[in-house]
Amino acid sequence: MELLKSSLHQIKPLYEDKIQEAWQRIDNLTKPIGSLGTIEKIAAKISGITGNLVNDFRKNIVIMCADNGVVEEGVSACPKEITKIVTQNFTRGITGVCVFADMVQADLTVVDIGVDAEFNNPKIINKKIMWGTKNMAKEPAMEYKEAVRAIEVGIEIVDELVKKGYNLIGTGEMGIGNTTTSAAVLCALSNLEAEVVVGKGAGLTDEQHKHKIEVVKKALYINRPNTKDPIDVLSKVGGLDIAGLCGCFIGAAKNRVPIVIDGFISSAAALCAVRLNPLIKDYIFPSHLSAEPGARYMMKEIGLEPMVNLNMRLGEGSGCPFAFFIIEASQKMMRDMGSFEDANIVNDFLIDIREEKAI
Ligand SMILES: O=C(O)c1ccc[n+]([C@@H]2O[C@H](COP(=O)([O-])O)[C@@H](O)[C@H]2O)c1
Ligand SMILES: Cc1cc2nc[nH]c2cc1C
Repeated sequence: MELLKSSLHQIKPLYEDKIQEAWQRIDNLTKPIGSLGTIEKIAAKISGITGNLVNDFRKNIVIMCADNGVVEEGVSACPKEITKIVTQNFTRGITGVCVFADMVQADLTVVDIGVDAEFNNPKIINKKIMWGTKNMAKEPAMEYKEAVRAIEVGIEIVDELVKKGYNLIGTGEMGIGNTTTSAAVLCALSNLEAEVVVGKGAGLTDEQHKHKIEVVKKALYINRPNTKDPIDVLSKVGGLDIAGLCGCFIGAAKNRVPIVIDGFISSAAALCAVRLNPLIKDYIFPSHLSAEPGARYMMKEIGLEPMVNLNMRLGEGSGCPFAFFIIEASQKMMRDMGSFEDANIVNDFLIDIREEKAI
């Protein structure tokens, strides 16, 4: 609990003066004011996080892998063994996140935080807390102290990555059943009904989808999570993967490092982190809008907008490389675009436009 407490206390607001300085530079670049839209906002936010107007990023996607006891209720189209198989495949370079991460030179950190299988693979970091959670439709998924430990694993992983020189983090996960736990976490932390936020995950029939809604309702009913305490929510109706990623968001904010959300599950983790300390929101960049129906509500609860909508719903962190590309574009803009002082051809015209706008 000490690491979690001290980390939450160490988180500071963004550097407002650096944000102002960034906007001065952005508005002085050779373009109409605001014309690079979200790229400009990203650049300013990054400056507020790191304190630098221009940043070189070393990128890493943390993939938290864990099993979920609730799968025995028939809430997923996939057998739970897929968790183990895909976790192994992350180390073979063949999954979705592997190939996209390769495009932008991002490294992967694969963490076994609770898979119900043993790995003999040096590329999988063993931080196993339990061999999968318990079935939340019957009892709490885990104990409070196990949720705290899982969060601390995430903090430790990011602390280590920052020590190694990584300064842009992505979040991914693998865990059959984790769209059920994520939906339950969202319901508990909002006023939303299960009907609105439960989706078909990796793929369900309409009939199975209805059953999944009932399972989420039952889990919330029997566990009665304390909606004011995200750790209680995580322990009762969450998962080890979500808790571990929640720790990654805390760790990133503590270390003043930007961190990217992938899909529905990693946004559930981000929501828990933001509820633990609202300052964390300013360190987070959502990548895409997951096709899972609850994703848009998750974004609303966090209070952020995703950069793109690609109708993706793979998880794994597969959306993070696209956000990395856009974030790096914002740094390219800050580094390489000319300022009005440099651009003498259109100078007078653009300055006129800027002055008109100012009036
Ligand atoms: O992140 C998302 O938006 C997302 C949406 C649907 C499914 N997934 C992935 O699919 C798995 C969970 O699906 P399910 O149906 O078993 O809950 C898990 O391994 C996730 O990585 C991920
Ligand atoms: C193949 C497969 C890959 C995945 N990656 C994340 N969730 C997944 C679910 C399946 C079924």
